[in-house]
Amino acid sequence: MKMESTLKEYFGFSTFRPYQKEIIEKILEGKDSLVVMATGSGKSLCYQVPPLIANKTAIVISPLISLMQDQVMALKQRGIKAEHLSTAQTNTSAQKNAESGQYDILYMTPEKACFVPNSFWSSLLKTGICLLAVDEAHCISEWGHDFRVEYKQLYKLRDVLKNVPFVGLTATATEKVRKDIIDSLKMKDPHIAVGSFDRKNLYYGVKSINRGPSFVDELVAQISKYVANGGSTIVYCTTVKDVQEITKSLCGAGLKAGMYHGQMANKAREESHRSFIRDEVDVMVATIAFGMGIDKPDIRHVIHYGCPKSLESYYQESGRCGRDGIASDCWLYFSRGDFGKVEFYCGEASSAIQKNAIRDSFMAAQRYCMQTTCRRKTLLEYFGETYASSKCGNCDNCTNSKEESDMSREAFLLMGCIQACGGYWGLNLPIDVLRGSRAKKITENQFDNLPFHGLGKDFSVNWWKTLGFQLISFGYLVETVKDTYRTVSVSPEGAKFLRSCRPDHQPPLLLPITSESGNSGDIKADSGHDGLSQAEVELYKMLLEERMKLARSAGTAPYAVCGDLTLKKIVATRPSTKARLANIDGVNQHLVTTYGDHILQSIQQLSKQLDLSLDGVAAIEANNNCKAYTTPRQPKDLPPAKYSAWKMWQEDGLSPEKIANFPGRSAPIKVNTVFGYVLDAAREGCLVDWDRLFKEIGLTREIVANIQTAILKVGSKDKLKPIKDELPEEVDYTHIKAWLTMQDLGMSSEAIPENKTQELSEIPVFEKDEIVTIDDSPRKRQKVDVPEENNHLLVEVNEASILAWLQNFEDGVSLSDILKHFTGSTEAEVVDMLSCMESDFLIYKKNNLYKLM
Ligand SMILES: Nc1ncnc2c1ncn2[C@@H]1O[C@H](COP(=O)(O)OP(=O)(O)OP(=O)(O)O)[C@@H](O)[C@H]1O
Repeated sequence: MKMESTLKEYFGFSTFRPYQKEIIEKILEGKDSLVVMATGSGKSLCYQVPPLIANKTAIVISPLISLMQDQVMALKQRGIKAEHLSTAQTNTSAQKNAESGQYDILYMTPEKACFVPNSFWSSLLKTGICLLAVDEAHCISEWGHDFRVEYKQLYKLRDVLKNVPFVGLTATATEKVRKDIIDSLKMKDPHIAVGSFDRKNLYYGVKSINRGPSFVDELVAQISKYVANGGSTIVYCTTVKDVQEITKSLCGAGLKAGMYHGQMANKAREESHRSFIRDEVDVMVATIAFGMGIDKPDIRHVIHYGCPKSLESYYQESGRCGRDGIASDCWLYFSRGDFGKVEFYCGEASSAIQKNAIRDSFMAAQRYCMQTTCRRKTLLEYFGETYASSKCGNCDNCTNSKEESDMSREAFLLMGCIQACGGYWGLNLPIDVLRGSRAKKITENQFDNLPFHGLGKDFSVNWWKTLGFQLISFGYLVETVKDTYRTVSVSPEGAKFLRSCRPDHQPPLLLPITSESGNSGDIKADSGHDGLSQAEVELYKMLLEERMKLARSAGTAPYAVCGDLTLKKIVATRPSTKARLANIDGVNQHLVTTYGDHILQSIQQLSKQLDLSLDGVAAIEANNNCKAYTTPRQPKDLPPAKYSAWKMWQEDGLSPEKIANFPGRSAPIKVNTVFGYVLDAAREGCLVDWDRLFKEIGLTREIVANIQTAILKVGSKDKLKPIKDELPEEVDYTHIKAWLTMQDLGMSSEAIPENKTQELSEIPVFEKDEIVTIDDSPRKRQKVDVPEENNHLLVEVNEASILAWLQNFEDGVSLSDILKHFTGSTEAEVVDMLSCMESDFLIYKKNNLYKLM
């Protein structure tokens, strides 16, 4: 639980990616680990989360200063205390601060880590080091493709940092290299995690070209389109001359392009790198010197102009694309002349064996250029991974087929929807209806009540448009242009097809498969803004501008403020409150507190301009954790604070603790107050998930029976205190209020699920006096008549139950007393929960007693 909440708080993500959680757990257990996972798979998170949980510093060894600087910049934008120590560090107190444990994450070059005095380590060890990570760990091995002699010295740290777990991380490591890393770092029985090398979001394409001005013009035109869609592009050239020429052509066409190659002075290269990272240039034209130090997640296109020298380097360079998981593409343009360079590359070899190795690698790259079968399969199998299918559906050879496919169901949906909408709109509106939009135009015309509404969510807007154009060209739909308006309606041919369809059966309708309509791949190449309507794309572009402004004023990179995928999810959902913003996958707490107001204001203003409703249906499918929202009106008599708490609880699914401590509040409120608000909202007619409420407040039929008895005794339910005084202290005001609300709404206690044996642990216990005795506790206990079977019920620990229980003990409670009470949970679970609550500032510990904040 702590791991997930840390992930959300600092990184904004709701779930871990494969391997991440298990690696983090092993590190927290103190185990050495070797992590071999593809570029962009999320290795960094494995060493960034433990320090936030363990409250100790993580040391990260990284080969390049620019890489460290970029990572520190991005971490600071997440509210994480990070710094780097290297020759480039201008902050003279950084080392002193580091030594006293002031950073969560401290980056160091290998040289710095090896030559810093032992006193530095011993001071830092006193405050706590939770791990030492060696990033790009393949640099340790002479068998690796990027051996660095300084990495070989890192073993020396093992003696200094005896009980600190060492973690090696790399994206490329053969068996031999892995063994080298383990031996070299003197790892003890390490946990080894090897992930797949498949970069599913990358589209691979290859084109044979004739070098010359006409190709360069074509390339410039292509890149102009990319730039118009947002995101960055890298063009890798094989020579410095090509770099200069392509850059000149791009700049000549008015594009913002920078260049990077080995013949440039260091300062000019650094400046070039910086402006690319900060989106001051959209395109970087470079030789492979522009390499390992690129940590930019939103590179949408990597183009190779010329055949690369090996398949290994092609995988690495193209792998810089789409690290944020958004569909991105890698194009390789080669000319036959490139193949003659083999002897040139072999000239770098110092032995015949090396010469052969270089020749083999180059031949593999050549074969990749020429092949007509699945490129992904070739790439993965080259690195020893089995790819079961013969077609990935996301490379040019898999998508450029001229086969036909039966599109009867999809054609039925689109044509049926066009007809149901009246046949006097363009293609966009019926497509939005199919995709479940609740835009104003749709709800005003009540198209959201059509049976087609939401049935086409599985395909992107572009996908449906391509099908629409095909149906127009095959005569099933007709397009009419009047003045500047285009409308699309069903033709007599289309109507005939529709008449022969039933909702559960349509006659076959074969259409040629295009790269868009091919439905074998989840992520389509070149899809740009998959899943967003035209107006949403506009909004996205406007928000990109806003993000740029925010980044400029904060002196950071736009991607560090908020990633592209997160921004797309924000655009698709258009949240109106901070709670809804916070609930979007990828939005972290720092973003909400620092930029939340600005973002919400921009969304509100720009959406109005574009006629987009707020709190709409999230239509982004990639990593989709967004929820579809309904937006009932706020009841007249319900104050905004109560309405917003209800919305967070009922619609956004936030926990009561999160709502109580929501960063947007001037001061936290009590968890029970949150429940009170939800109950007030229920009285005003707002929908409430009662089952969830019963569970969270621990309301059982037995408690209700007790409350009913107490009400009878008091003779009135106007005042809660006399009722409460008649009840055991485990029954709190929230229980009473909930039952009274239920009664007023005409609900009976039967609405509460019956206690079943397996659910007993969820039911708060009514203990007899003699069962719980808190040393020297002044509290007065009342004797209650409890049905016999309840005496053996186990109390399970959760935030709400601890909070409610601790309210009884002003002077605090010891751990052993807490364990005595929460008999339904293990000691580890209780301790874990207490430490989570301590770090969430809900409780604190003094003189070994836990108390409420
Ligand atoms: N659990 C997660 N959910 C969603 N996105 C994630 C998650 N973990 C990481 N990411 C995102 O994936 C992208 C790549 O992550 P990261 O930089 O850690 O990759 P990496 O494996 O270290 O790549 P490289 O080998 O290039 O350094 C980042 O944009 C990161 O925010």
